[in-house]
Amino acid sequence: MGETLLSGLVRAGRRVDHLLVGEKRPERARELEERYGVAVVSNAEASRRADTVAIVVKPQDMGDLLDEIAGELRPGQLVVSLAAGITTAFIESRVPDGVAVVRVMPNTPALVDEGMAAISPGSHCDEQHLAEAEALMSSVGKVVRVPERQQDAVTAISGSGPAYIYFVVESMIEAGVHLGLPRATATDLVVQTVFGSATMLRETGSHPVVLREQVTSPGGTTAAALRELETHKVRAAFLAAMEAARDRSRALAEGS
Ligand SMILES: NC(=O)C1=CN([C@@H]2O[C@H](COP(=O)(O)OP(=O)(O)OC[C@H]3O[C@@H](n4cnc5c(N)ncnc54)[C@H](O)[C@@H]3O)[C@@H](O)[C@H]2O)C=CC1
Ligand SMILES: O=C(O)[C@@H]1CCC=N1
Repeated sequence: MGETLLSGLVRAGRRVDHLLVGEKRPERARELEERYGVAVVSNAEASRRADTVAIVVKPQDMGDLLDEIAGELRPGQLVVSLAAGITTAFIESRVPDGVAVVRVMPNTPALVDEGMAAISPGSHCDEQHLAEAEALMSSVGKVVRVPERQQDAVTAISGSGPAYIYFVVESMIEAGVHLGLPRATATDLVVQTVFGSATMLRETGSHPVVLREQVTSPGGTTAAALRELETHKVRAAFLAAMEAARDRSRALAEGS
């Protein structure tokens, strides 16, 4: 996710000499330096020199990282966390008083500038800090502001969301193969169908139920398929899956 954000910032025209990267694995650091021409420095140096510090490590690594950089941070500086589950209160309790913290939940389509990010301010954030975090994430897609109490649900819906869509795509391709289509043909059909359907949702602004009804002829093929999806409780499965993701996001905050 860190590289996705870095590549988006570069594509959006941010000067590479205005960016600093901290990465603990040397081979990965070299790869990022070669690919983007960006300077990879210690976490301490990056935190000392930057106005905005974006943290993109696993939630379980967050405590150690904050212990490492806390001494370098100063009041007024902005820390933007992209880690699932980690609250602004957790970060604020480990950095000097007055450091502004913004919690972000991004997603991987940011890699093609079609990301969806939700941002929430911590307790020392002013409008300028929030606008800076918004500008950072707008370089790779759409941004909404949400109250922090909604972030675990956001994580379950749009943070993890791309994986559910890929799972559906994978299942439809497999079904196409079972029905006798060549895999390449099935893949083309499914990918374009998902792309076209998403574009219709965005461009018409119509409710998905309305768009679904337009496809569903009385006594036709779609109705036959949808009845099977209901029989197999696919809607209930989606609800249970996203509740599990929301609960996992909450648990990450407790360090598990
Ligand atoms: N992958 C996804 O779809 C999304 C991930 N996120 C969040 O982004 C964060 C990162 O996730 P991924 O990119 O999937 O993980 P990742 O494991 O691919 O990347 C983390 C990177 O941080 C480096 N790292 C770890 N500890 C470090 C330290 N102390 N100093 C410097 N570098 C360090 C690792 O070497 C690695 O390159 C997580 O908190 C996750 O919750 C949020 C939304 C979506
Ligand atoms: O699976 C995860 O924990 C991360 C957060 C959202 C998407 N990937």
